[in-house]
Amino acid sequence: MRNLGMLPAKSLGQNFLTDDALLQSIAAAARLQPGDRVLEIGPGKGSLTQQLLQAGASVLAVEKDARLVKQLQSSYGQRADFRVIEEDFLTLDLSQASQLHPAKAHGRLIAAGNLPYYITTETIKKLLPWGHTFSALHFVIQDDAAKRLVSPDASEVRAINVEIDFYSEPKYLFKIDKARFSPEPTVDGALVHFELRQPSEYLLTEGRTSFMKLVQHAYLQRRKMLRKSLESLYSRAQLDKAQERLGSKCSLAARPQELSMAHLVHIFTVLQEAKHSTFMSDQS
Ligand SMILES: C[S@@+](CC[C@H](N)C(=O)[O-])C[C@H]1O[C@@H](n2cnc3c(N)ncnc32)[C@H](O)[C@@H]1O
Repeated sequence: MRNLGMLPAKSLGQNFLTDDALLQSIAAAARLQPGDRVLEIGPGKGSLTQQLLQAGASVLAVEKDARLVKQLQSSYGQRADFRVIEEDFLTLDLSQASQLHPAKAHGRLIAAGNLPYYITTETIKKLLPWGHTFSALHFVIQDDAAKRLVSPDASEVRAINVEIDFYSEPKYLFKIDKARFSPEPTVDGALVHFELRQPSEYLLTEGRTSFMKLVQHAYLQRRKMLRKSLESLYSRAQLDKAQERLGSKCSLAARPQELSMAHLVHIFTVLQEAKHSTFMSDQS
């Protein structure tokens, strides 16, 4: 940006990567095949974009900073395999991602980018349920966030970790020293990869929004018994009914971190049945 007489915008998380060898390894780790499509979030000056294009992918880039959009247009705007739109990724309608993409080919669609740190969690949460459209997420994020999201210590597990494991197989690929960014941020970065599950692989075919709500409630009060945390979502009668049906392994007396994903899903299913049957008996 300095070469254009512009200062990086701190508020937009503008810490750029300039080392071609590093950018090449980031692109290579995505294992792109010619014909694959990338939705790049926060392309900045286009340094990662260049490597993605070189790997044979076509790129739809979403950039919030109008100054950078202009720069990207003049660098890559002539290419048939590149398109940039000026937009906040958080408000982008993902159902349009395929239509807006310069390539209508049928390769994999991957979301990638050196993410501005302030939208990391929201970006990942937004994309996780899109396994029907996206194959994988491939992001540079802050190193501490990468560890918390991909391999948290038992005491650090939060609702977002359950959501990540439900929708994807996460991997921490490698650390990126903060000195490799310009301007240098206060913390190191890391490359993470989330291979998204196809909807046919989900442990629940319906009710996923309600399941995630249950998980949120359970982890908001992670030291409390599940039964206590779920009192605002289910009536006492529904909780009693569900407890009767659950085996001792899946008791509502457990704390969320004591339960596997399969147990949580089982508890949710039994609770939904209890909700439905108390609703039906109220109607009759
Ligand atoms: C960490 S920089 C990465 C730039 C470039 N990819 C690189 O590696 O050098 C983050 C980029 O995201 C852009 N950005 C910030 N917030 C955004 C948002 N909500 N939606 C889209 N782009 C955003 C910034 O303007 C910046 O270009």
